[in-house]
Amino acid sequence: MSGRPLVCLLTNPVSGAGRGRGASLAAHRELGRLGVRVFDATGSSASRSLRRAHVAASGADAVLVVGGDGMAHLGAEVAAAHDLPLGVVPAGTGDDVARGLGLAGRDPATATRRAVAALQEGRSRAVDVLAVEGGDAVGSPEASGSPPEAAPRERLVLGVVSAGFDAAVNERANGWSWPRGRARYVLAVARELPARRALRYRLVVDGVPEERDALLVALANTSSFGGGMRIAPDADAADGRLELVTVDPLPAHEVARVFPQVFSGRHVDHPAVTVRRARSVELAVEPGGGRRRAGAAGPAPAPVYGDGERLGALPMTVRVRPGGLRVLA
Ligand SMILES: Nc1ncnc2c1ncn2[C@@H]1O[C@H](COP(=O)(O)OP(=O)(O)OP(=O)(O)O)[C@@H](O)[C@H]1O
Repeated sequence: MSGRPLVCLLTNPVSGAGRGRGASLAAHRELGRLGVRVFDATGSSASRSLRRAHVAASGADAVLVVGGDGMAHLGAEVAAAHDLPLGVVPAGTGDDVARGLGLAGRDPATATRRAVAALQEGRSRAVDVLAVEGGDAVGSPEASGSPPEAAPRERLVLGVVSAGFDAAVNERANGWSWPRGRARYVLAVARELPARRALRYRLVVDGVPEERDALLVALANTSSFGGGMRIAPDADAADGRLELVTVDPLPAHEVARVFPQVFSGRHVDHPAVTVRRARSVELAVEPGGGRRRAGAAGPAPAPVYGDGERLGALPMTVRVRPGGLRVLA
């Protein structure tokens, strides 16, 4: 690339329990030092940032995000919509997406420098993305950045889509302002454990229907979520397939015993855990299979999370889009 590149920058001051603010300053400094032109699209919320980013990206050469999985998620949507490469400066709590893409472990200045060098040298790596469609998968207007009537029918996930136990843990953890960081997730796991409940899922895996009771269903493009929980240890974001992980119903004491093994990925050896590869998965919960709300007539919707963000509720369809995004690496 000749001349000074123009980067659409999205930062998140609240990511990484506040680490994002310092990382954003470092990225800004480094971009200035390298003579990169910057359109900082950061707004006061994710949805405002997203709206501004769509405007900024139309004339940009790349999208660069500073933050955690939520920011990588936001950046992927903008980059894919404008056919731009995505750079990630990891500054989140978990940074599972960055780790899965081989971008973690760099300080913000180094990560920024690497992304700019890749852009200037025309180096980008194609990675798969999960296109999530259906149900109210459009997510909340806050999350999608669009008013409800204009909300996109599809979300792009770089990391893991999950329903069941992990989604319930996320719901619980997101309702708390304390503790911060990874401790919040771990505490939410402990709290959710006794309440865990298997749901009856209807799946269509690469066109083949099946029904199963499961504690958790995860569709993984990269290997981990929740800050290093290697739910699908062999997931590869460049193989054109997702890893479908299901966990059969288990008693609480057995979940508590197996759960720590997810950090090493050894949980996949447990007979209740099944891992297989697929290109598309339709996922729905059996009517009446969702949690019952106190005082409500019908079951509560079964929430679904992707890249640690609430995507909506089942049913939804997840398709691998091979090489659907270019990352600056
Ligand atoms: N400009 C902003 N102002 C306030 N909140 C934002 C902004 N941009 C994004 N957010 C929200 O902040 C939340 C956390 O973002 P992010 O995922 O980057 O950090 P994290 O949760 O600390 O990291 P990780 O997801 O890797 O654990 C997300 O839900 C995102 O929607």
